[in-house]
Amino acid sequence: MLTIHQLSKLYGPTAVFANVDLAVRPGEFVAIMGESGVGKSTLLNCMAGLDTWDSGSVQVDGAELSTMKDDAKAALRREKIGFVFQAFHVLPHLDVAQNVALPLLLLQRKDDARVHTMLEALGLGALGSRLPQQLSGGQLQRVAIARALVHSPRLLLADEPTGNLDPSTAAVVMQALVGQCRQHGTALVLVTHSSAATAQADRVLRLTAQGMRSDGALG
Ligand SMILES: Nc1ncnc2c1ncn2[C@@H]1O[C@H](COP(=O)(O)OP(=O)(O)OP(=O)(O)O)[C@@H](O)[C@H]1O
Repeated sequence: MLTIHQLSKLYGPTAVFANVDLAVRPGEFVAIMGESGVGKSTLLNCMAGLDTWDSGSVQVDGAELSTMKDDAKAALRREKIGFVFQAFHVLPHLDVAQNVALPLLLLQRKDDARVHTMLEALGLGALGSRLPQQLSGGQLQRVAIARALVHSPRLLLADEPTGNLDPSTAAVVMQALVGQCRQHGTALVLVTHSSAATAQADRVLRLTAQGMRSDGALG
């Protein structure tokens, strides 16, 4: 589903990371940990073709990102990738249902029934017409998860999705995130500092300046 080979990224003369190898199978849940500043968010952006790199390759569902033009990468992202960020990034002037519907509209696949199904699946059924400012942090992140998965992407990239949440809300949100990915066969790459968030991962990896290493195989 996602294959990264010998990926290296520099800022000026300084390597952020080097020689990163990673292969994520369809439906697999891989958690990536690592010290602050080691390049986890940068690596996630490379996986989505949102950032550039200096050597190595990134393939998403067989497509090599380094040789693709920007509009082709944007189309691949819209079709095959979902994102969840620490800061939610829910659009403030759209209600909950409209936020969740957005990826389908961008794909010209308007589908109210699908939006309804996702809202119900994430416990947001009664909140569809609320504006984001009327929601709690945990509810906002569940909106972001519903939006990230509404178009059934093959790959979900999540950057510290529980970083702004208290531990019990974080557990509920992680349960929703992992449950939905498992149910839909979506591969999940999760960047996190939280060992609680990695508990259900198939593999936990650690990004270091020298590359990626296993942090203990869990299955
Ligand atoms: N535009 C830039 N120019 C120079 N250095 C940058 C730039 N953007 C990011 N960096 C550096 O790249 C490194 C990787 O940043 P990144 O945010 O990917 O790390 P991270 O592992 O996700 O950190 P954290 O866990 O704190 O979120 C950091 O040391 C950062 O200072």
